[in-house]
Amino acid sequence: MIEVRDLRKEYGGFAAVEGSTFSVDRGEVFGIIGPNGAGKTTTLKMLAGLIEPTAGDVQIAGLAADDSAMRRRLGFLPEESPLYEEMTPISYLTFFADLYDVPENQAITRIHDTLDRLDLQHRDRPLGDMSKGMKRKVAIARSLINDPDVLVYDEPASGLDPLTTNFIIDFTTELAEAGKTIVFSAHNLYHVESICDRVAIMNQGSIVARGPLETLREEHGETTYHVYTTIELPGSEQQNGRYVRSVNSMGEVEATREDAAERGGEVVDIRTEEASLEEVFLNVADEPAQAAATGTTGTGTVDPGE
Ligand SMILES: Nc1ncnc2c1ncn2[C@@H]1O[C@H](COP(=O)(O)OP(=O)(O)OP(=O)(O)O)[C@@H](O)[C@H]1O
Repeated sequence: MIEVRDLRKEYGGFAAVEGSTFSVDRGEVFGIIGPNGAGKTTTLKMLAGLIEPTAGDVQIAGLAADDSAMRRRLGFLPEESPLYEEMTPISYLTFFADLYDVPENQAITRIHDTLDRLDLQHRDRPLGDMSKGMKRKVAIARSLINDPDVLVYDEPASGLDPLTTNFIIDFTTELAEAGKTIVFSAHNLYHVESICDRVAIMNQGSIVARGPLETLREEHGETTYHVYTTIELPGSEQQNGRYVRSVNSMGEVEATREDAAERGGEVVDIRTEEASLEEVFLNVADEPAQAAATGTTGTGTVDPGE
């Protein structure tokens, strides 16, 4: 659905984004994560056709991102969405429906239906009097006004209270389940982990790792093995009448089994704990320096075509 090849954006000789290549399948939720200034917003704006790449190519459903036919099939949610404070949600959304040539009767049904799904009350209250969460819901409704196939969301739930945040994350999941293709950026890695099929990790303008979460975990995260024994061992902790030693390799699991046997005990349980996306992210963030030192690209072993 989305094909991004060697995307680059320069500002006065400074590369905000360089060499970005990824693809997103129809109906997929694709997350872009990275520290402040990594190039996430710049990438999303190029996807949405709002800024022109210095080099490279973005195609969405076979159309260029800045093609007006494509814009009609895409909904963009900016990180900050200034709304016209004196307008009400209804007048604001009707205004945008008109810009997208949505027929009037269809527009009003779509607006109320979307606001119902977003659980937004007070539809005739000026936007200036609304809470941050309510304004964000209106901005999301605006991104859906043209019933787009592709949604590009920049930090959809940033700066909101936990309840509204969860609501918006769940709503985004529902949009994906309804068949929308979604690319979004987020700082909250738990959200990314809970709804994304695949992610790209950006750092200093480049994608330093990308792929399904499982693959990233295997390549950049450590599995922890919690080995439960009947007997206390060096480095173990007591837990509910048993002892647990946490290690990071099967070799250490075996060594623990031998240690326990030597002391007249045994291993009674082994539980594995996969690395969280946060651990993967922190490991990857350390890698460009190593990659530069070894001359590798830092993109791991993920196939550029995936
Ligand atoms: N219009 C611009 N002119 C000059 N530099 C820019 C412009 N827009 C972005 N940059 C720079 O490009 C880099 C990437 O910015 P971008 O906003 O894409 O990062 P980001 O990953 O979205 O960061 P954040 O998480 O803080 O939103 C930053 O160094 C930023 O200062």
